[in-house]
Amino acid sequence: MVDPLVVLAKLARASQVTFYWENQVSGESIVAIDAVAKLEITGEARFSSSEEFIQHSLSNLVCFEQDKPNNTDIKNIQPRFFCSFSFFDENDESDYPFSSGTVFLPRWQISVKNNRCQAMVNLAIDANTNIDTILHVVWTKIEIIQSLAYYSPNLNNSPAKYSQRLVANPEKFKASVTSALKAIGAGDFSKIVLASALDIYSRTAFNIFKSLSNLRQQHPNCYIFSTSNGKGQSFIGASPERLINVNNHFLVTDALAGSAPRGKTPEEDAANANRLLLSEKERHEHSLVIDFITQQLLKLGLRPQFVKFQGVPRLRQLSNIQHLWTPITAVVPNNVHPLQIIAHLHPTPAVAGESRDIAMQQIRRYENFERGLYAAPLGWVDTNGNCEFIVGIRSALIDGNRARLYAGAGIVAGSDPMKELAEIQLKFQALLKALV
Ligand SMILES: C=C(O[C@H]1C=CC=C(C(=O)O)[C@@H]1O)C(=O)O
Repeated sequence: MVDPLVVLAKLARASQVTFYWENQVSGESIVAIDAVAKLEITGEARFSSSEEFIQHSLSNLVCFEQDKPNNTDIKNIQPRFFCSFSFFDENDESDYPFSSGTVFLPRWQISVKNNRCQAMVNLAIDANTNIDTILHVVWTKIEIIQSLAYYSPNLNNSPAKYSQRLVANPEKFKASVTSALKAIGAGDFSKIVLASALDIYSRTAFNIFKSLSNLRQQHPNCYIFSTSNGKGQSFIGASPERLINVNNHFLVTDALAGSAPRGKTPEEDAANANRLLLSEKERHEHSLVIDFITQQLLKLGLRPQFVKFQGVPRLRQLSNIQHLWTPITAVVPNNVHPLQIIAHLHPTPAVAGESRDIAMQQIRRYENFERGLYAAPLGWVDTNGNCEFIVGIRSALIDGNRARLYAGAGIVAGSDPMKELAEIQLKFQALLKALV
């Protein structure tokens, strides 16, 4: 079976935009290489303009299928539009390497689901196109892709030599938390998510393929992702947070906030989980996210539903950290596009705060780096309006031998600056382990 990650490693060139996506729980992985249609946009209208771009592209798209399976249970995967957005409508840093909105229809889309691999090629055809030449190029490439089923990459597992520098030193981060707590006490806002950044300089260039392969092994229940801009920079990570998944009009979104470390022994782990589930402070932080998501979905005319077990949220247990988690579901009517839902949901209080506008202003004031794609929507939409978007947390921006890692923590009344700093360091360490 061809592994889309191997396809990414072997076939993508630095000058091409790419997207890699893996939902390990559903057993789906997909790689998109190069664009036949692309929109790069900035500003408040980025979600609605992206939707228009997709609708317009769809009106020009003609789909042909080869080898339709006899088994009608197996549905062919549709062409997808791959999207990344930044946290803020506009990036403050003029040299930040990604636009605040990017959508592309890939030239190549290779996916694996239910032990079945599909290759899809999108081609721009006009009156001057020589079909024979194009077909020859396509078939040659498909033969190369098929041959990759037998390719097992030789990974150098010796750890890279590196140095690191915190963009905000720990004392500054704790001072920001203390100051935010004062503002919360004064009633200016009730929650803010403050993030920090860690710069890593490696002696050799980071190997995206090796990092994704590590992330996939170390975080089996997270979404593994990577997108590159075709100019040499990539944004990669392993996110536990689904922003939305729409499958056949059925929407699922995650309220994910409130954290505790995993224990070193089963007893310690269970004690940490119990403390998390019963903590009033963590439950408050979590319920702000549920309330916000519910209100935003109601504004769109949807009827959100969620279930708590015996009145408490569920636990989302990752390899190094555990979170309070409440999946919220709704039915999506025909007239609501996934990007409209995203425009309403992003950013939730899991990554911004409450109230949203004030928290966002304060984030700009407290943080001394550009969030860019960190904590922002990243995912795909298909031609039928199915989609899957995650929130780009537990992530890093890679540029040659430099990596900037991002991690944030929710601050509410009762937060302890030391514990918030420890949470951020825990998140950095998990990511660092996969990169070097
Ligand atoms: C903002 C981040 O995590 C959010 C998601 C889950 C739990 C969180 C928390 O408990 O603070 C954060 O709200 C991050 O990891 O950078």
